[in-house]
Amino acid sequence: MRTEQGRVRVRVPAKVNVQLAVGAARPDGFHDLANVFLAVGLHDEITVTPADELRITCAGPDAGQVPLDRTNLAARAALALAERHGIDPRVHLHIDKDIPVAGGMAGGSADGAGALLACDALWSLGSTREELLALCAELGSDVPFSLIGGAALGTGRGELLTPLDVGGDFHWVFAVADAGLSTPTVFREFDRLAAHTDVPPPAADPALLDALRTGDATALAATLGNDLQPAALALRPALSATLAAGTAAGALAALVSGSGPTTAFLAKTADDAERVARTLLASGTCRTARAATSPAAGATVVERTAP
Ligand SMILES: C[C@](O)(CO)[C@H](O)COP(=O)(O)OP(=O)(O)OC[C@H]1O[C@@H](n2ccc(N)nc2=O)[C@H](O)[C@@H]1O
Ligand SMILES: Nc1ncnc2c1ncn2[C@@H]1O[C@H](COP(=O)(O)OP(=O)(O)OP(=O)(O)O)[C@@H](O)[C@H]1O
Repeated sequence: MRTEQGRVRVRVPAKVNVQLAVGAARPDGFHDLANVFLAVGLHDEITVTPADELRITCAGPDAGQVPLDRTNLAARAALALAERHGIDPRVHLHIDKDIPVAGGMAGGSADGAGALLACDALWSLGSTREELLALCAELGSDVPFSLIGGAALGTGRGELLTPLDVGGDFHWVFAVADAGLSTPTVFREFDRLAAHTDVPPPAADPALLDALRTGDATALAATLGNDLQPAALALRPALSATLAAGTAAGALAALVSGSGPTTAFLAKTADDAERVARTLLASGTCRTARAATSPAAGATVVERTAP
C-alpha cells in the first residue's frame, strides 16, 4: 500500500453538444452518435486527500442531489484506477459542484474524469493520456471528453474522440431547469418517437465543423442541432417556453443541451449573453441562468501540495 500524503485539486469543465446526431439503438442498448462536444466555462473541482477510507463529500447549491456512495462517478473512477494498480483507494474525494446535476452538461462525467486525474497525481502513477482515456470510456460515454475538453467529435457511443479546431470564443447562456432528466429515459423516449421510422446513420455536419473552425457564431447558430431535443421536450414540455424566452431575448439560437433539461443559448458577444441571461431569469421559465464562454480546457490539476 502507498502512503503518500498531500492534496491534489483538479478543475473540470461542463459541456454542451453543438451537434448531437443519434443513430438507431444498438444491440448493447447504446446508440451510435455523431456528437460534437464543446467544453464550456462552468466547472466542478475535485480535491483528493489521503484518508482512512474512501469518502465523498460535495458542496454547492445542487449538492443534495449528488450521491455520496460508491455510485458517485468520482468514487467509481478512484476505485477503477486503484484496482488497475493494486492500490488501496483510501482517499477523501471532495466535489465543489457548480455544474447543474442531471442537466445534460456532463456534470457527473466531469467528476469522474477529475477524480481519475487527481488520484493519478496523488498516487504518482504517471498514467498516459491513452490509459486515462480508456478508463474514462469504461466509466461513461461522456467521460473521455471531460478529460480532454476543448472541442471534439465523439463517435461510437460518444467515447471515440477526434479533437476539433475552434477559431474563437463562443458566448453561451445556460438556463437550468427545476428538476433534472435521466439520460437513459431521454434515449428511451428518442426510441419511442423514432419507432417505425428509418433512423439514418449519424454524421457530423461539415458546415457546423467549419463554423467552429472559423469561430463564426452566426454560422454556428444556423447549424446547431440536437436529435434528443424532441424527446426532451416530450418529457418536459415546459422547456419550449424557456427556448422561446431566450430566442425573444435576442439569442442567435437556442437548443436543449444534450439530454436536457438545461437549455443552451448562443449569443453574439459576452455582453449579449449577460443580457439574455438576465432576461431569461426574469422570464420565470427557468431556475437560474448562467453565462459562460467556450471553448474551455479539459481536466486540469490546479493545486498539488507536496507529500
Ligand atoms: C446525451 C449525452 O450526454 C451526449 O453527450 C451522452 O450521450 C450521454 O452520456 P453519459 O451520460 O456518459 O451516458 P452513459 O453513462 O454512457 O450511458 C447512460 C445511458 O444512456 C444511454 N446512452 C448513452 C450514450 C449513448 N451513446 N447511447 C445511449 O443510449 C444508455 O441508455 C445508457 O445506459
Ligand atoms: N459526481 C456526480 N455528480 C452528479 N451526479 C452524479 C455524480 N455521480 C453520480 N451521479 C448520478 O448521475 C445522475 C446524472 O447526473 P449528471 O449530472 O452526470 O447528469 P447529466 O449532466 O445529465 O449527464 P450527461 O450530460 O453526461 O448525460 C445524477 O442524477 C446522480 O444520480
